[in-house]
Amino acid sequence: MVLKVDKLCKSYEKGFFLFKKKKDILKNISFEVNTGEIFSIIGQSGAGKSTIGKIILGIEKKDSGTIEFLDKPLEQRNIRDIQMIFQDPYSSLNPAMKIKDILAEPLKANGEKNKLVLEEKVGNMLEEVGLHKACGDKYPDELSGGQRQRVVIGAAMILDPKLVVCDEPVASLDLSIQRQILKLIKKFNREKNTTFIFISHDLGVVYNISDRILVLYKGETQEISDVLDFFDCPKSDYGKELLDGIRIKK
Ligand SMILES: Nc1ncnc2c1ncn2[C@@H]1O[C@H](COP(=O)(O)OP(=O)(O)OP(=O)(O)O)[C@@H](O)[C@H]1O
Repeated sequence: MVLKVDKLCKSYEKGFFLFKKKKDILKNISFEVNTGEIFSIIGQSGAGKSTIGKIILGIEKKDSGTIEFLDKPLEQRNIRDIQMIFQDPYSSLNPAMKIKDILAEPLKANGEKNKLVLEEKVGNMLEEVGLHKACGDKYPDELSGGQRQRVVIGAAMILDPKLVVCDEPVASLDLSIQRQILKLIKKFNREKNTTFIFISHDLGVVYNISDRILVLYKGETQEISDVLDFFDCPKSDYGKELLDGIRIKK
C-alpha cells in the first residue's frame, strides 16, 4: 500500500471578524491507495477533491486525521516521492525557461550536477513523453497545450516518484488530446508501476483511466468502488445520481 488516509478532516473559516464561521470541507475521509493503481476521486465542483490532493501534497494542512505514506507518517516522506500534475499546463511552466531546463530542474534540485547525466535523463524523458528532442530547445509558449502537458508530466516523472497526484490534468485540453494524455499517464502507470491519485469531475475521463474510485459529495465519502462495478451498479444514491446525469445527457 502506498497511502493510507484515516478520518481526514479539514475546515476553512469564512466571513470576517464577528461573522467568522467555520465551514467543514472534508468530513472523516478514509481511504487506502494500493501500489501501482490509479485511484480517482470524483465529485462535483466544491466537493473537496482538490483539498484532499493539496493535503497529500503538503500544500494545505489537515485539521485532524492521519495520513501514512509507505507505512510512515506523511510528514516523514521524501519530498521527491510525491509529485503533482495540475490542470493548467500554461501556468505550470516557467515561460522564461527552455523545456530542457524545466525538465532538468527537479534533478538539479535533488543534487544532480553532472551535465552528461542531466542531458541523458532529459533526452530520455522527452522521448518517454512523446516529444521530439528538438522540443528541448523551445520555450513553453512555442508548444501546444497538449505538448505542454507532456512537459508537465515529464517534469513530474523525471524523479521517478512513488505517487503522483493529478488534479484535473486533462480538463483544459481538447478531447483528442485528452485521450493522448490519459494514454501517457497509463503508460507510466503500467511501465513504471507508479501509483496515481487522479482528481476529476469528468466521469468519462475517470472511466477511461481508473482502477478504483472514491465518490465525494460535500466533503463526505459516498462510496469507494472498483471502476467497472461503479459504472455497472453504483452503491450510493449520489453515485446513481451522477450516472443518471450522464445517461440523461446522452
Ligand atoms: N483556501 C481556501 N479558503 C477558503 N475556502 C476554500 C479554500 N480552498 C478551498 N475552499 C473551499 O473548499 C471547498 C472545496 O474546494 P475544493 O477546491 O477542494 O473542491 P473541488 O471538489 O476540488 O472543486 P473543483 O472541482 O471546483 O476544483 C469549496 O467550497 C472551496 O470554496
